[in-house]
Amino acid sequence: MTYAVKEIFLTLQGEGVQQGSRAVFLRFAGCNLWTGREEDRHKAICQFCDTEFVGTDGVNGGKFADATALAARVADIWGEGRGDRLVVITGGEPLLQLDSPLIDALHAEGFRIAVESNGTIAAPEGIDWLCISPKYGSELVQSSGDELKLVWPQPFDLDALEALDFDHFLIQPMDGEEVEANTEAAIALVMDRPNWRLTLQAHKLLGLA
Ligand SMILES: C[S@@+](CC[C@H](N)C(=O)[O-])C[C@H]1O[C@@H](n2cnc3c(N)ncnc32)[C@H](O)[C@@H]1O
Ligand SMILES: Nc1nc2[nH]cc(C(=O)O)c2c(=O)[nH]1
Ligand code: SF4
Ligand SMILES: [Mg+2]
Repeated sequence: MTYAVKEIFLTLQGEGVQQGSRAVFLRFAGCNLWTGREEDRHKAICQFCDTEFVGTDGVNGGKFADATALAARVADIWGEGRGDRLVVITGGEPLLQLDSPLIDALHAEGFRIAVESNGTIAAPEGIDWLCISPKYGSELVQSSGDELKLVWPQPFDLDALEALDFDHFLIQPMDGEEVEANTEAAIALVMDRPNWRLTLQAHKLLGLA
């Protein structure tokens, strides 16, 4: 199949348990919870998105004709001889496009595959690290994975989320005008509920992509 890619870039994973790891970010275009147009934000299911994911005009973006070509481009951006390869597939919503041919092609290039998803679409087999970030008002279809990363505040029942099949439960303050208050609230939450850990968006603090 053809893949619509917004951008591909090399940086450090800024979020979650793998924060600080060198990674190629593969950002797919398009999402099922928001059109990505500012004029639609107020009526979107997910209204706090911090990302541009419309179109294929970003750095290394474009339409890729097949999985082999896309995986080769990701490998190129990682570079030769630099140890364990990690790709973080995000978006937009990456599970609208990630399929087993692309998983196989990235594995064939020697990558561990991490995915950032909103959990509304069942994940295909073969993902090495699955991060699910539920969005209130959407249906959580993928209720297992490696880390559940909850953007805070959202009116979720935390006991119900904690009962799901994840190895790590993370709280990430919602960026935007209220980020300071949201960070305070996230700290208070973790002080109250030690099963959860705070994760900050380190790339924003560091000025990385
Ligand atoms: C842009 S999303 C793309 C992946 C997928 N659509 C999702 O929502 O998980 C990447 C990550 O950023 C988080 N995120 C989006 N907007 C945010 C914001 N304003 N503050 C903090 N995290 C945010 C999402 O919850 C998700 O964990
Ligand atoms: N450095 C960096 N780390 C990230 N972790 C998750 C991101 C995302 O947008 O999915 C992201 C991102 O955009 N940049
Ligand atoms: S689900 Fe993810 S990509 Fe889609 S609008 Fe929300 S945060 Fe952005
Ligand atoms: Mg981001």
